Amino acid sequence: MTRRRAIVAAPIAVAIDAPDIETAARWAAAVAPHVSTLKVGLELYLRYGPEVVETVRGARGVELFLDLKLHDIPATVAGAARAVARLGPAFLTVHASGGADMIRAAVEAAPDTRIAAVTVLTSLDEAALDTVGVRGPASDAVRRLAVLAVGAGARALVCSPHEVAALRSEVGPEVTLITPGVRPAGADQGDQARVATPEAALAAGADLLVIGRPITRAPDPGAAAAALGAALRRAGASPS
Ligand SMILES: O=C(O)c1cc(=O)[nH]c(=O)n1[C@@H]1O[C@H](COP(=O)(O)O)[C@@H](O)[C@H]1O
Repeated sequence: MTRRRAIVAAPIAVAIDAPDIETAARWAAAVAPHVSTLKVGLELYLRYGPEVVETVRGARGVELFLDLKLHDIPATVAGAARAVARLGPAFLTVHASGGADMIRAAVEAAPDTRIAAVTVLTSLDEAALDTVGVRGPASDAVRRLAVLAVGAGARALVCSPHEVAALRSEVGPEVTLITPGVRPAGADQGDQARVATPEAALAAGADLLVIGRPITRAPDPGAAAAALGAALRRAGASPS
């Protein structure tokens, strides 16, 4: 990491959820000078595979977050995690609800990658959770899944900004807490249900904020990423 990046990179993972690889490359190049991390998810990876990882990584100096949300039997998840570990992602997501054996399988198959366990999707509110048989506050389910995941070796957790503070006291300082569901004041919430502003997520103790459309769908994604990074610095983010 160069000295300049050490000063300017904000703790933001930009979700590069682009429809095609050319758009992904453009967004990645525009935002990379301002953020610590770029996230490649299902939309791009299922279409292009490892090629898109290399394209996004062409924006040098950023960490790669591979968001494949693996969820299958332990042997299958181990094989999948091993298959993508050679791409060297800093983070790889699995669904915590796959259970402890599945999470442990991913951790053992990709020892140099932080396995990030997704607790309860930020698009789900309590009414939606109820329809899939999860009763009670979302925060209870998040806490239960977080404890399970960390016990199985996950070194990162994905939750909404609403649950960060409670999880921090539950799992301690070593686990990376990652929050999607981040919306600058006045931004369109879209399909996200459990949301907060970047400043609030940071103040609650998040380590890394996942932000997609508020940056990528802005008229100038580079300027939007720079503005959010500056806002976080004013709010007290330590440079990454
Ligand atoms: O694992 C994730 O990154 C994730 C987990 C979650 O609970 N909610 C969630 O929105 N995400 C991802 O975070 C990104 C959010 O994008 P925006 O809603 O556009 O900011 C998307 O790429 C989602 O796939």
